[in-house]
Amino acid sequence: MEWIEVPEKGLTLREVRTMTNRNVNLSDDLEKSVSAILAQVKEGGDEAIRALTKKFDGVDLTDFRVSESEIEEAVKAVGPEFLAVLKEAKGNIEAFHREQVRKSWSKTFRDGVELGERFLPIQRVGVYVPGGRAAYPSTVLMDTVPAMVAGCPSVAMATPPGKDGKVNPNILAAAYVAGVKEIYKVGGAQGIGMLAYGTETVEPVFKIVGPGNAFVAMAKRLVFGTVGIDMIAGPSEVCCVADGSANPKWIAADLLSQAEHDPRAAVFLITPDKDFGLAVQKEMEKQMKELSRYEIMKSSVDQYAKAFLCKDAEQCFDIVNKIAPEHLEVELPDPKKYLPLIYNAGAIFLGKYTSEPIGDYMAGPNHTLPTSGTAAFSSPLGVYDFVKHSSVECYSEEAFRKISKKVQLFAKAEGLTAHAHAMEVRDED
Ligand SMILES: NC(=O)c1ccc[n+]([C@@H]2O[C@H](COP(=O)([O-])OP(=O)(O)OC[C@H]3O[C@@H](n4cnc5c(N)ncnc54)[C@H](O)[C@@H]3O)[C@@H](O)[C@H]2O)c1
Ligand SMILES: N[C@H](CO)Cc1c[nH]c[nH+]1
Ligand SMILES: [Zn+2]
Repeated sequence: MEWIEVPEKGLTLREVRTMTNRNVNLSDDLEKSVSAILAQVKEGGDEAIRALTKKFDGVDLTDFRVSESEIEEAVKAVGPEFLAVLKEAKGNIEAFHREQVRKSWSKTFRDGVELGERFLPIQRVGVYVPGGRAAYPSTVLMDTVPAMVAGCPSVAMATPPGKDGKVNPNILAAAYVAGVKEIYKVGGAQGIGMLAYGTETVEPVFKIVGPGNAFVAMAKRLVFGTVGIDMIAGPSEVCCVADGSANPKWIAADLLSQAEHDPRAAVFLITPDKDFGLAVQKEMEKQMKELSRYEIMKSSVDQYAKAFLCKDAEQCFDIVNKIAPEHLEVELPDPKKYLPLIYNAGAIFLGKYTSEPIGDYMAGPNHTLPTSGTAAFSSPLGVYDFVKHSSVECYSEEAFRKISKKVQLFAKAEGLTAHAHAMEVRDED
C-alpha cells in the first residue's frame, strides 16, 4: 500500500487523479479488437456468436438460449436455503427501488394550456451479468429488479457460459427469482453485440445495462448510440475514512472485500491517524494470506492500494470528493454528521456495522455503481435507468390564438417561414 502524506494546503483534483489513476484500460488496441468482434456479430449473427463463444469461452454451443429445463434444474441445484436468501434480497432491492418510481403528471399552466410528462418503461432492455472470474447472482438481482419495478415488458440477459457450456446455477436461480426468462449463454463483447444488434434468433434491445470486464466496457462504449447504456463500469473500488476509534481488523477486511473482485480493483484508506493506518496495512497483509483469492487481492493491493494521511476529518472528505469512490465507508464516531461534507461517492456506508458487503447483497440499494471517479457526475443503477419520458403539450383554440403571433415572430426571426405558416393557416381559418 502506497502512503501519501497530504500537505497542509491539501491536494488539487488533478493531483489526486494522477495519484489514483484507475483508467478502465480502454486502449486503442482494445478498441480495435472489440470493434472487430462487434462487426463480426453484426454481419454474422447467430453463426458469429457461436464462433466467438468457441474462441473466447472455449465452448461449442448449438443453442445459446438457456432452456426452461436448465432454469428448473438450477433452481433445484441451489437448494432451498440459498433460494430463500435470494428471495429476501430481491424483496429488499424491490422495496428500495419502488421509492425511485416517478409518476406521470400533467397540469394546466395557463388558460387552455395543459402540459405534462409521461414516464414510460423502455420496452426492451438487455442486462449483462459478468461471469468470467466469478459468477454474480447478486448482480442479476441488482440489474433486473429495477427493470421489473420500472415495468419493462421485455428483459434479455447475457452472461458467459462455463467450460461445461452451462450457465452457473446460482445465476440462473437469481434470474428465476427476479422473473427473467430470456437468458443467453453469451459473454464478453459478443454478448453486448448480440444485445445491441440482434441476430436471427435474438431481438435487439434498446438499452444495455450491467458491469463487466474491459471487453464488455469497451463494447458498451462502441454500441452507445445504437442503444443506450447505463455507464462504463471499471474495476471495483472501496474507500474507507476511519480513525483510531475503528477496528483495524474490520477495516482491513472491508478493504480486501473489494480487492478480491479484480487484480485492478482499487482500495483507499483515508485517515488522520498514521499508527491506525499502519495497523490496517499490517492486518491486510495478514488476512490476505488466509483468504482464497490471494493472487487477485495481492495484485490489487500492490498496484492500486493508497493510504492518505490527512490533518483532520475535513481534509479526509476533501480527498474523498476528489477520488469520487464507488463505495465509501465512514467509520468515525457519529458518522452521520459527516454526510454534509460528502459530495462524490456511489454508495455511502455509515458506521462500523455497515460493512460494504451488506450493500453488495442484502441491504436494498443497487450495487452497480459509478467507478473510476465517475461518481462525481453519475449515480447508482436505478429505476430511472429503465425509464424515459415524453413531454405532452395540449393547446385549446383560445390559447392557440393568444400565442400564434408570438410563435410567428420567433419563427421569422429564425428565417423559418414554414414554421410561421403552420400558425398562419390556423389563424386564417
Ligand atoms: N460495478 C459492479 O457493480 C460490478 C459487479 C460485479 C462485477 N463487477 C466487475 O465486473 C468485472 C467482471 O469481469 P470478468 O472478466 O470476471 O467477467 P465478464 O463476464 O465481464 O467477462 C468474461 C468474458 O470476457 C470475454 N473475454 C475474455 N478474454 C477475452 C479476450 N482476450 N478477448 C475477447 N474477449 C475476451 C469472454 O468472452 C468472457 O466470456 C470485474 O472487473 C468486476 O470487478 C462490477
Ligand atoms: N462490489 C461489487 C460492485 O463493485 C458488486 C458485488 C457483487 N458481488 C459482490 N460484490
Ligand atoms: Zn463486492
